[in-house]
Amino acid sequence: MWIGVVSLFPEMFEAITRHGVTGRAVERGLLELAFWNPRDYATDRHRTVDDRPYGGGPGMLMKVDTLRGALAAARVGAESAGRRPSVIYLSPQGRRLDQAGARELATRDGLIVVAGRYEGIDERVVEADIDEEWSIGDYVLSGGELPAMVMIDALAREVPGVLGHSDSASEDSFADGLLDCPHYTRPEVIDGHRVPDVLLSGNHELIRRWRLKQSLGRTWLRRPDMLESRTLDREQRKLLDEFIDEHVA
Ligand SMILES: NC(=O)c1ccc(N[C@@H]2CC[C@@H](O)C2)nc1
Repeated sequence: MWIGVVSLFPEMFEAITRHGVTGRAVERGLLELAFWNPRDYATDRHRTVDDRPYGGGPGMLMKVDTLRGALAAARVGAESAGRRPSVIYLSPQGRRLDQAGARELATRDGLIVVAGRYEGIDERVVEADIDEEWSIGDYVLSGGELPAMVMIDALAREVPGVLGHSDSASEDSFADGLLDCPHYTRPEVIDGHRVPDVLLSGNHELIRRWRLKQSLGRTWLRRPDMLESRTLDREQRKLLDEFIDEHVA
């Protein structure tokens, strides 16, 4: 997956290019990140990248010519990489990112992700150059870099081959659309609290059913809204009913 990033702080992205699952994906060429910094397209002595808002008011906006210079260069980069990318801008005004959205983004023919700073970017640039606005949640951040990294991490995990077997435990089929089940590792007892016996039984079918039941039950308790938008198969319905009976008992 090829991703071009337009950002004033490209070095921030080392958080995902140099570490963990995403770092390994970059090393293995499953994820390719390229950066364009608007400051490199400044023509004035002070290399200005911000500009004052029409209508006054506090704060600045991204300077249009430097932002568009970087964006144009990123488009050339995408073309050189043989991609026809969607251009994405991160803002609280965007479509809310969820697992389905991450899965959808991972199927695109590359992305160009624009991370804004200051109070944002000129609306005419949004209309002319941005294909989709996305949000990682209903809160305001100082820049689009962290949301961009959250989005890239989430979609990278949906790229085939990125999650090895050791990473993919939580990606089992029933994890889609449900909250994750509880997890346990050594020691067997912590402060008198034991690991559930089923997990020590070695009976993989019982373990699968226990985990599915826990995922269904947790989703029912903590995020009932997630259950409203899905139909349960016979086994899932039975397990959830068992969980509810045990919970209210
Ligand atoms: N919730 C989010 O995804 C989000 C995205 C961006 C953001 N802040 C940037 C800084 C200036 C403008 O580009 C927007 N805050 C929150």
